[in-house]
Amino acid sequence: MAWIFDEYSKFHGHSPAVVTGKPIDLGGSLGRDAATGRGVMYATEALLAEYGKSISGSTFVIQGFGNVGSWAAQLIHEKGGKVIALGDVSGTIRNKAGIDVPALMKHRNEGGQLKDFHGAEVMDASELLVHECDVLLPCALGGVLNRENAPDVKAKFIIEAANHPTDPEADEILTKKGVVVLPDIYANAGGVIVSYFEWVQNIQGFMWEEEKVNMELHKYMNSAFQNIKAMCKSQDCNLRMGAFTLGVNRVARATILRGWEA
Ligand SMILES: NC(=O)C1=CN([C@@H]2O[C@H](COP(=O)(O)OP(=O)(O)OC[C@H]3O[C@@H](n4cnc5c(N)ncnc54)[C@H](OP(=O)(O)O)[C@@H]3O)[C@@H](O)[C@H]2O)C=CC1
Ligand SMILES: O=C(O)CCC(=O)C(=O)O
Repeated sequence: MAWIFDEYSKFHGHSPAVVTGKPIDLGGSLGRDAATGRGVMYATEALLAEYGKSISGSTFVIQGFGNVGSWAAQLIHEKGGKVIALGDVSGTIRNKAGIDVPALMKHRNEGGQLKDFHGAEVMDASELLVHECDVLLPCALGGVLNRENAPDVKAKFIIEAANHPTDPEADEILTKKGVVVLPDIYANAGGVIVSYFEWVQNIQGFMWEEEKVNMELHKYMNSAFQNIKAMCKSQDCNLRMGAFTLGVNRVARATILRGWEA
């Protein structure tokens, strides 16, 4: 991103707003690194509150411990959530009493692999997505929930932190089972929201403090959830359909307002 910004600026003058995801020293936004995981945490909080539950006291299973998964795990742990199983390519681990996420981060940052972490036992990777838990967070790949494993999912809530982790067949199976799926289009939007904040800061020529970035992100995630919820209520549909309907309606409304007829 730094190179793209630099090349573009050579031809058009200093243009930091031309691309987002830049290093902080070149006009990137504070809070962008954690933004997707933080947005996932805010989305989870909003969804659970709807069901009279909270992160604290709930159990979580997380697939993927990269940017999204590791930030989501840390922030959920900070909020009192119990991460009971977690996996990446190097291994899959579990601890019924809750994994000490800061200790696991330290282990990983020192070059250790998940399977060698002393605070948990190694488990079979194929059991991760169907492990007993309140909330399942796929934070790795698309298509991991499919017709093969969806019937065995035990989570009550799935937060789609990765892009399209649930394929359409699995979506149908999970809905029939009563599993609540929070769609990726909303759940993992924290990254693109803070990229938007980066653009806003660049065109303002003013850098926000991280606290402001996080506070604005919280506001956006909460109000988006309320809007999706209202759409689901008025259309009697699930969260994925509610989120899509909201998005498509906004584009349609803007198109008509600009003078284009449907
Ligand atoms: N980063 C962002 O801002 C955003 C990301 N997303 C989506 O979130 C998902 C994750 O992105 P991000 O965290 O940035 O990516 P990273 O590359 O940082 O992390 C991916 C993680 O998934 C793990 N992984 C890969 N394959 C498997 C597998 N077969 N089983 C278990 N774990 C696996 C990787 O393990 P290992 O480290 O061992 O390779 C790694 O821990 C993607 O779908 C991405 O599109 C969506 C919105 C924004
Ligand atoms: O950084 C961004 O602007 C968006 C990132 C994102 O949505 C993704 O990686 O899927």
